[in-house]
Amino acid sequence: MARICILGTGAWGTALATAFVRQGHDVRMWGRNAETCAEISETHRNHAYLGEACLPDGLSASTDMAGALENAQIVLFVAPAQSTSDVAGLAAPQLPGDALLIACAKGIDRRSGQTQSEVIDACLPDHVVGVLSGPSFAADVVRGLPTALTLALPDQARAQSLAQTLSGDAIRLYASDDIVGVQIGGALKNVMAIAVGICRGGGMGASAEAALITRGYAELVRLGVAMGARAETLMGLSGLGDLVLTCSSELSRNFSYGIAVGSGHDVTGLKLAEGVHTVSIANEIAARHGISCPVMQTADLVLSGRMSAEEARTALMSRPIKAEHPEIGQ
Ligand SMILES: NC(=O)C1=CN([C@@H]2O[C@H](COP(=O)(O)OP(=O)(O)OC[C@H]3O[C@@H](n4cnc5c(N)ncnc54)[C@H](O)[C@@H]3O)[C@@H](O)[C@H]2O)C=CC1
Ligand SMILES: O=C(CO)COP(=O)(O)O
Repeated sequence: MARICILGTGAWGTALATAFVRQGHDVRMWGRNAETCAEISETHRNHAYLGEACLPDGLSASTDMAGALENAQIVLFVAPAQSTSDVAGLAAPQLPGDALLIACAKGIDRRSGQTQSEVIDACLPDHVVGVLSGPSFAADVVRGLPTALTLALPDQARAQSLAQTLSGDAIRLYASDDIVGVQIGGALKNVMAIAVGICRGGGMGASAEAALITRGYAELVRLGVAMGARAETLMGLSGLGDLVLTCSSELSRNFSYGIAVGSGHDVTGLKLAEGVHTVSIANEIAARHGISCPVMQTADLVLSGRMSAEEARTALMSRPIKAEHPEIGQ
């Protein structure tokens, strides 16, 4: 049994906490919203984020950071990607010295251009920082449906051992030591899902969506490798796996956001779509590395109001004819 603290009481934090409690771990949650914490602890629901899903009786949440972190061996950071540095700052004074920290948010910090593990490492340099990412909807995990994710730590043997400890019926973990690769896949697939959603919203058809997913995946790999990821990691659960899930199900908030944009609907009040916050900084990083990323650039132009969805669809499907794999064909 592990003592786990989950920072964040939204859909994913609550789903992970639920899975770990069901597996017999000692789980405490911290959240900034007292009402949500009381609802989780007293009525075993988190209605705003997980609807009518029943949470385990043994699950409790609190706004008391020190209490939530007391004696924690593993601390999961599950607030939205752009708030991870704030949460790490709040946790810093209360964190047990030997706690292992795991980044679970999917996004690049837009102020610093850092990955989630780099953000946490910058605030809390004395701790080992890992990453948990892969194709997994909170709604599936909380229902006990099976999912498979990748757990990356700097040390492969330690990742293997922790993956064994934390795996259960709803969450099956595969171990990796590619910290960069596992998080780049998770961050960039959100941007691709918005682009594919824009295509779906305009009714371009399944064939065009498959083309866009494939070309988007090529971008994800090019940029990921330039940032230090291993290509084989991006072929795995946290790259290709999560891209497939997120670009194919309307349960995805990023995909749904893209559909709304692509069909001309108002996006005000839609749920968290991390790709919206990552797209510009991802393009900046790509430009710094001299990497061509037309799908991500087009998504950025649409989301920042510089191009219409209709123009974007035309632009994406009228790219110059060239070799599919330029590194092989030219
Ligand atoms: N929902 C899902 O199926 C999955 C989500 N993720 C990732 O997990 C991360 C969190 O997503 P969700 O829980 O789904 O989002 P959510 O929108 O359901 O919940 C976000 C939670 O963070 C809290 N929050 C927002 N700003 C905060 C701040 N500055 N300080 C502290 N707490 C803050 C909110 O009050 C809320 O409780 C995202 O990066 C997402 O990509 C990863 C895998 C699956
Ligand atoms: O990351 C996810 C699935 O792996 C959740 O996707 P959305 O954030 O698009 O809902």
